[in-house]
Amino acid sequence: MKPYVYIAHPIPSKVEAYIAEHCEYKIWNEANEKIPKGQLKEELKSADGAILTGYDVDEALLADTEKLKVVSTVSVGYNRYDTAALKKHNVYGTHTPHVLDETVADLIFGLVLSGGRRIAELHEYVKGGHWGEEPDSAFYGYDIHQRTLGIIGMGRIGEKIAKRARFGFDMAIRYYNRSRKPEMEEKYDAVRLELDELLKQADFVVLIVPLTDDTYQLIGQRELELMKSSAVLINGARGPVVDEDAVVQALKNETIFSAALDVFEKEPLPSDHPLLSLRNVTLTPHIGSATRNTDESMMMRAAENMVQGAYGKTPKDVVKELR
Ligand SMILES: NC(=O)C1=CN([C@@H]2O[C@H](COP(=O)(O)OP(=O)(O)OC[C@H]3O[C@@H](n4cnc5c(N)ncnc54)[C@H](OP(=O)(O)O)[C@@H]3O)[C@@H](O)[C@H]2O)C=CC1
Ligand SMILES: O=CC(=O)O
Repeated sequence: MKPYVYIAHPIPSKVEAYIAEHCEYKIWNEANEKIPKGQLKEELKSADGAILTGYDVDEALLADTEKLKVVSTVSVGYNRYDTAALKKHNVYGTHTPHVLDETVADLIFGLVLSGGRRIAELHEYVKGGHWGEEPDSAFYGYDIHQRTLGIIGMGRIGEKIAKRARFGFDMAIRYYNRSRKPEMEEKYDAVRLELDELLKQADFVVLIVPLTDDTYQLIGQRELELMKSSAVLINGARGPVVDEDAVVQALKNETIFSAALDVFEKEPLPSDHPLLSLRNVTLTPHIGSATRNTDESMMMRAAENMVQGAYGKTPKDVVKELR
């Protein structure tokens, strides 16, 4: 008999065909509405596996899921997993590393460019019909090439950002990471620094660490004040890795030159959020990995992990706390 799995959001037809080959299944097909948590809990009671992107997978959800062996998220970040609860219920938690690295690095580099050269701000200016109202010098930003990039989180994606910066833009690479990465030092001339020193030296500071207890509000008012007044802060990690109020204040006071943010404390960003009224910020809707090319690869990887787990095998991408 095939195992039964539940998928809590729409998936591409190719991925559905793969799941259908191996499992009995049900899909929540509402793209603009999430399944209510109570209903999701009910659905999981009979499931052997599930794909649950964007849900808190915690004790409340996992209680009474006797059959459940695996949950997959279509993301590499898994800060919404309560790994202790997963362990307690003997459920594998999986994610989608590797397949999105280059795609996320592309977007982050777009944010670097926009933050330095004010692309988003100037786009608004031109579209608003204001071109010509001020001298060109009012729009000058900062060069990207041959300047210093500080990467906080030199992991899979951090490396791809370093590659673009070093070989595409001839930048000097500084990094702050829990462990030393001799390979990155060798390949990209990267220099490991303590956080405060990196913040003082970098022209562009990119955050691409996981959200954990240790990285929660890693960048707050004190850290922003260490940065150069010409520096750009790019957050591609998770919103709570920065103190958002402190970032708003630093942008208002021009403590830093600009910020470019893909992730936020509350997503979608509330319509009255102060970031929305600031000039010197580029905002994207948590879309680092989401392209027409990569979305399907991530979905397929999540489905493969789920199918492996539902059949009682160890899935390929179990998160490291549960290996
Ligand atoms: N905006 C978006 O759409 C996307 C955002 N992301 C975010 O990016 C994150 C990173 O992804 P990925 O590169 O694949 O992850 P990796 O695990 O490969 O890299 C994370 C790096 O962060 C380091 N790190 C972890 N904790 C700390 C800490 N407390 N202090 C210093 N360094 C630390 C790790 O160090 P060590 O090697 O020593 O463990 C590791 O090198 C994801 O968790 C996710 O939150 C990812 C994809 C898309
Ligand atoms: O934010 C996206 C991810 O893959 O993590």
